[in-house]
Amino acid sequence: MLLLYHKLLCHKLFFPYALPLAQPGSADIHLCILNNYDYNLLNIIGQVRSSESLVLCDSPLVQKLRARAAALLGLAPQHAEPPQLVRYSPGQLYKPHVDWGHGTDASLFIAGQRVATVLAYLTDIPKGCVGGCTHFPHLTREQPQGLRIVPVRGAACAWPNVSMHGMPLIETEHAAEPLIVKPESEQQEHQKVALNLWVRDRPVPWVT
Ligand SMILES: O=C(O)CCC(=O)C(=O)O
Ligand SMILES: [Fe+2]
Repeated sequence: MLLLYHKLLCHKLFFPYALPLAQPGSADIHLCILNNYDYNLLNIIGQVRSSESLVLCDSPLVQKLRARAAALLGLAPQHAEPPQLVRYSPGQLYKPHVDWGHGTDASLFIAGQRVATVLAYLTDIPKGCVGGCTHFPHLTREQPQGLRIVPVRGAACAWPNVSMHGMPLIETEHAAEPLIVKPESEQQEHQKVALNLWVRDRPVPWVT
């Protein structure tokens, strides 16, 4: 499996557009919602994730993001789902999971599998925090604890979720480790924000 991590990937492709979504201070995401975006706030506390997420409504910005994610795979913009912002406050996490859809997922019949994930980091790990990495426990070739990607503002990683033959890849299982504030931290705001762009096998007909 090829996991692509590039500091400039996001910089060149996404960052100039996505940056306003992660302005520090004043409840940035909610500001976006109020100003421009409809939202879908999920917070399945104590289950798989405790982070907040929201799917961005269609807009010229969203169209650019989708087009650029799909273009990474040589596909038309409609193959990218509407982007999903994820936000973690201290203690929040996303337990190990895969991004590909299971057999019961009705969206598979509509747009096919999520063939690839592009995950763009819109913040660094906040000052005064540890944790918050994206952890791939099965990518263990050299490191027994798997592979950890440290979020860097402006960086992105991308990986396939299925094989060339469309078979789900279990080794893509990954988690967002909890963001932990160091006791000595004097910082007030601690947030990790990232943007998921999932690219589908077929065009995505739904809009948000
Ligand atoms: O925030 C991360 O590091 C990973 C997010 C993720 O895996 C997801 O939202 O599906
Ligand atoms: Fe994920």
